[in-house]
Formats: sequence, C-alpha cells, structure tokens
Amino acid sequence: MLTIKNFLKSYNNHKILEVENLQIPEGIHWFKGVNGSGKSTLFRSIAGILPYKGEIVFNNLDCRKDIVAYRLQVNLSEAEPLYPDYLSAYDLLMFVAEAKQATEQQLFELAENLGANKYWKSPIGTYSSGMQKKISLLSAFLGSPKLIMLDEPLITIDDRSVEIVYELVKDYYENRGVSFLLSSHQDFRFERLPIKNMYLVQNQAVSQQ
Ligand SMILES: Nc1ncnc2c1ncn2[C@@H]1O[C@H](COP(=O)(O)OP(=O)(O)OP(=O)(O)O)[C@@H](O)[C@H]1O
Repeated sequence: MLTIKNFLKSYNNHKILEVENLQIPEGIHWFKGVNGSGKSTLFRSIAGILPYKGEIVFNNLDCRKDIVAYRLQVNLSEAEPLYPDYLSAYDLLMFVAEAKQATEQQLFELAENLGANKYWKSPIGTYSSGMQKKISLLSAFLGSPKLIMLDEPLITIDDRSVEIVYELVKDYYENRGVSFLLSSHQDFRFERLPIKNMYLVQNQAVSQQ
C-alpha cells in the first residue's frame, strides 16, 4: 500500500501537483494525463529522486526516513532516461544490480529477455533511443522491489519489446507480488494488462477514475 499525504510539489514557487490524501492499493495501476500534467514529477517524487513537501509511505517505510529500505522496495524506469555516453549499459547495470541487491542471474535473464545483452557492452552513446529505453526498463526490475513505476514504458520501443514488457509486468505481478504504477499520455496502451485502478493527473491534482 502506497500512501501520499499533504503532498505538494512546486518548481520555483510554481505549484505542479498537490495531493491531500491518496491511498494506492496493491495491483497494477495506470496514471493518465496530458503532456506536462505532472506524471513524471509524481513518479520521481515517489522514487525519492525529487524533494517535496508532505509524506510518502510505502508498506510502512517512509520515503525520506527509511532511505535504504524504501529504495530497495521501490524502483523507477524514467520516461526519457539520460545516461553518460561513455559508460556501457553492462557496467551501469552491474552497478545498479549491486545497489538493488540483485543477483547476476536476474540481470542476465532480464538482459537476454529484452535482447539488451546483444549490445550492452558498447558505450551508451552508440545506442538508439529504443535501446536506451530498454536499459531503463530492465533496471527497474532489478532486485526484489515491491513497487515498480514505469514512466511511459512503451514509447520508442518496437512491437516485440512491447510484448516482452507486458509479459514481464504480468510475471512480476503474478509470481513476485510486485505492484506497478504505469504512466501514459495516450488513452489506449495498457488494456491488455489487469489494470486495477486508473488515475488522472490533471489541474495539479490526482483523481481516481
Ligand atoms: N526541473 C523542472 N523545473 C521546472 N519545471 C519543471 C521541471 N520538471 C518539470 N517541470 C514542469 O512540471 C510540469 C510537469 O512536468 P512532468 O514532466 O511531470 O509532466 P508529465 O505529465 O510527465 O509530462 P509528459 O507526458 O510530457 O512526460 C510541466 O509544466 C513541466 O514544465
């Protein structure tokens, strides 16, 4: 269970999002909203990457107080990942795997599944946007998270990879008890997943649909 209370996020004193009280149960949830509505800001706040006012608690772990334990349970794949050009995805993912206490077996299985092992030893600067996106998606499954946020998971990847992401989400949900927050600015992408709740990010607020 994810609880967000008295949440306020502003950039340069300009309010982006305010959430008085939102309880998100276990399951796969879909966050919709037009470009710039605040979906990435919300996900990055929940991931503990952005400062915010208020309280974010997942499974009794406070995002700011239980820093290490919280981050072992909550993973994020960024919508448009930015990585250093000179690193290889392999080096980067080995580092993330260690931080997330993932086994090499899990890392190698995910890399093979997504086809990332075919190119991951080359520098990231040589990758297409879809190849980078797959590295970001892969990194979000590492370790033993209980909540995975995939921000615009289907943009830039090909149809075959979309199928693989659907299968991974279903597998981690059904067999590992992982909950998911998925975001999309489009209306039609996640119907084939067992979506529990839909939320709309709009007018600086989040409402359940
Ligand atoms: N670092 C920043 N500094 C100032 N404003 C920002 C910053 N990051 C985002 N914003 C603003 O916050 C608002 C929400 O942006 P956010 O990226 O969260 O939206 P989004 O719903 O994820 O959009 P998209 O669907 O285009 O990815 C936008 O108005 C954006 O301009």
